[in-house]
Amino acid sequence: MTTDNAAVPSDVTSATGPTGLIIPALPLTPEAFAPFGQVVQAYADVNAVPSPRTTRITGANQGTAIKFHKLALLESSYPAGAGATAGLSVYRCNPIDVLTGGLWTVKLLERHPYTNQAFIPMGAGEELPQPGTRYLVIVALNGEGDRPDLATMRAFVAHAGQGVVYNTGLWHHPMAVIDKAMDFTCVETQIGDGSDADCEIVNLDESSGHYSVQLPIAL
Ligand SMILES: NC(=O)N[C@@H](O)C(=O)O
Repeated sequence: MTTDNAAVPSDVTSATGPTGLIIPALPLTPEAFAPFGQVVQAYADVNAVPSPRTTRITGANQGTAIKFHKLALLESSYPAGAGATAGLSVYRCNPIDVLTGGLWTVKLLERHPYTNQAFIPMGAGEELPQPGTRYLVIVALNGEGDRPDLATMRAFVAHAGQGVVYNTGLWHHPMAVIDKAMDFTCVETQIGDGSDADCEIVNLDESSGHYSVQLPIAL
């Protein structure tokens, strides 16, 4: 799945602060996230499903459920013989050190060249009785020199009813959970040998100041 950088709206306001460019963390919506991936969630009003309405919505489970079909498809393009397998993992993500309304510095981005990657919040349970309810989604498209195009960096605040799917090869920051720990199920294809084929990380150059994400005052 490829994305045209031009598809990323350039009208997002940003400011230059002491740490470099400041990017506002905006509410995660399928439309805003479309250049980067998909949002996995249900909708209280089935007519609220994002437009253009391409999601198939049906009753399920003998009428006791509503199914929002295939909000994202699983992708894998590992070379034959790479030994990659698709699976589900769980990440217990500790919160980042930031206050609501505060600035959080983006120092690295990663990508997965051969797979898209889903993170689905798992909610409360005996293992995590009071999980967090918000997490940051920080993304950027690929640019010159096969490195992140930082002009396309965007930040979103997702709530615990939203999962996120990063497009194959999309630059993104590792899960950044706000306030309290959260468990996520991660769906991806991996070899699992720690190679760049699975996950490539770039440390962002701080010569012109790190990019910072501005969290909203109210979450
Ligand atoms: N995305 C994220 O949080 N981490 C994974 O991609 C990983 O490879 O650890």
